[in-house]
Amino acid sequence: MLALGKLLELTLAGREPAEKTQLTVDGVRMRWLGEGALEVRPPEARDNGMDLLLSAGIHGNETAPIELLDELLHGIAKGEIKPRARILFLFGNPEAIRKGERYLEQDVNRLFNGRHELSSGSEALRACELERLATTFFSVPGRTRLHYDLHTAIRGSKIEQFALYPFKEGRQHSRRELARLRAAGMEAVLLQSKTSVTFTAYTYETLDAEAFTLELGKARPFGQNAQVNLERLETRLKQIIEGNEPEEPEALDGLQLFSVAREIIKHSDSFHLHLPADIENFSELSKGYLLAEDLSSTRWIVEEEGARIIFPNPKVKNGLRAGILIVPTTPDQLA
Ligand SMILES: O=C(O)CCC(=O)N[C@@H](CCC(=O)O)C(=O)O
Ligand SMILES: [Zn+2]
Repeated sequence: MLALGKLLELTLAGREPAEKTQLTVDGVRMRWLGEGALEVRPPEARDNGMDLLLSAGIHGNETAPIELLDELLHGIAKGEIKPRARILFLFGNPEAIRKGERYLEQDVNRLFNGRHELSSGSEALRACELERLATTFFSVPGRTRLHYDLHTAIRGSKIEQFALYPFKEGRQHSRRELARLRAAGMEAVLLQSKTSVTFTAYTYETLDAEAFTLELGKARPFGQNAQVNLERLETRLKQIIEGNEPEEPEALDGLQLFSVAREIIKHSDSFHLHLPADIENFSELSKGYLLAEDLSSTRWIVEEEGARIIFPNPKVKNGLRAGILIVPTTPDQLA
């Protein structure tokens, strides 16, 4: 296998490759762009106009998605996967991946859409670098832009694999992309209703890509991901890469849709979340339930019918999201 196929090994060792560009037997060009960043370019005659950004390890302890990207890259470097798409592989937070931590000082996934400019430290610099790499990658006009940012969650989930679809004023969510996610094994999609500071919010809002955060099960250390079944996602990603996705009706086929009712923001150290420590994502909360309390008698009481909680985390820094209250929705606003 070509040395550049070992991007993960290079990243874990904090090494720079001797050769920055290599060609596979099929004339696919692999180019190392910096730490944890590699571009794959098919020969011009095979290029189908798709620009695909695949990122993982924005949170360093979320290893199953990193292993999946590593496997895809090996397949390309060995000539077993024959890309027709141009691809950018990114490992988001190399230092945190090496340490097996979600982040070191700051959550990189709260520093996009310019937030890094208001901050300092290695993670702010990394967010800036990731924005630059994504901007350059998605700068060619007339091509299809697709970004999947792969994650695993801190806790177990009643719905194991799901996507979060960013929001931009005046832009409609795409039914075709939802059908593609369903085919990739996603069981639910959360349709966001306000702008955000995550990596996919940046590529969706600023770079005009279709972009999704994919949650793929529970976070575990490297080599302990046997319970995370990524077969359907892997198959679909290979098809997108090779440009041979089956033509499918745009059926959503049981895909559950949710919208955000409210984001729970932790304002102070007095924030208290009234949920069991082992509560699973998508757990239902009944109307009237006192979900959280904070400074100045702030109380978060569930008012919505059918409300569920995802990503509850009272340990986030003050000012950040400590959970999302979601409600079921219907697909009537899709493009
Ligand atoms: O399990 C958790 O509490 C967090 C899992 C995670 O990292 N989720 C992403 C979602 C990003 C988005 O809102 O699109 C995150 O919190 O960064
Ligand atoms: Zn994550």
